[in-house]
Amino acid sequence: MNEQEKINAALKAVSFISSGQTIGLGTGSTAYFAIKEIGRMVREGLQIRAIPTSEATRQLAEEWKIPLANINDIETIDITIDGADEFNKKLQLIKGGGGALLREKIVASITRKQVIIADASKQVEKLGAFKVPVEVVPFAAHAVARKLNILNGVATLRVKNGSTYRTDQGNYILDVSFGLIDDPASLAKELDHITGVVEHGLFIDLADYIIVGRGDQVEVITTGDVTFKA
Ligand SMILES: O=C(CO)[C@H](O)[C@H](O)COP(=O)(O)O
Repeated sequence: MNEQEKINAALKAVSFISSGQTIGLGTGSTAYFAIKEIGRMVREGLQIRAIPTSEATRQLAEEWKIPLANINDIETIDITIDGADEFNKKLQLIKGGGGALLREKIVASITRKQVIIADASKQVEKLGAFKVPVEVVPFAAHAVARKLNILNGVATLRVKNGSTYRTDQGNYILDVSFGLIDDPASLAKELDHITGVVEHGLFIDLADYIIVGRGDQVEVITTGDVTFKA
């Protein structure tokens, strides 16, 4: 994990932003650097409105005096800049290490240009060394864990500071080891169909760009046919 790589990726991503846009603000230590830079640009006159993907990011954006909008008042987001816990060459991601996967996926789903920023350590050949975060309704936690077991997933209830971790929506997170995942898209579909799962951290067909800090370089990975989503 390299802080300078995160900063370089964040600064490159922020260069995509221009006045008049609606911007999704990601969550985590890499997104932090983008938010800080956006705050600086706002102070210098950039006119945007932003949608935070977590309460932590909302707080940060408020500290930097970045104007915020209510997601229920907008149709689409122009650009979202967010981090990832793992990504592969197909731009498939595991997210949710910071617990914000639900809002992050909602924001990504209405974003025209989803830009993921990461240091080089996040790139993997196959996803799955990082456990897949699965947000569950507390009532369903045990039932979902059993269903995940049938899919060869070993679920651990996330605990923070000695207590069961609660997301911004008051849900629990199961961190699930599936081993290395051969087909993330199929697994994502299976997870989509488990009753009691609110959302999961496999992000498939959502990222348009991944900007990777590699040493003092930045590399931009795309699917090759990046178009603006409607
Ligand atoms: O998905 C996330 C939060 O839910 C983050 O984007 C992910 O955990 C990466 O965080 P960091 O940039 O701190 O490594």
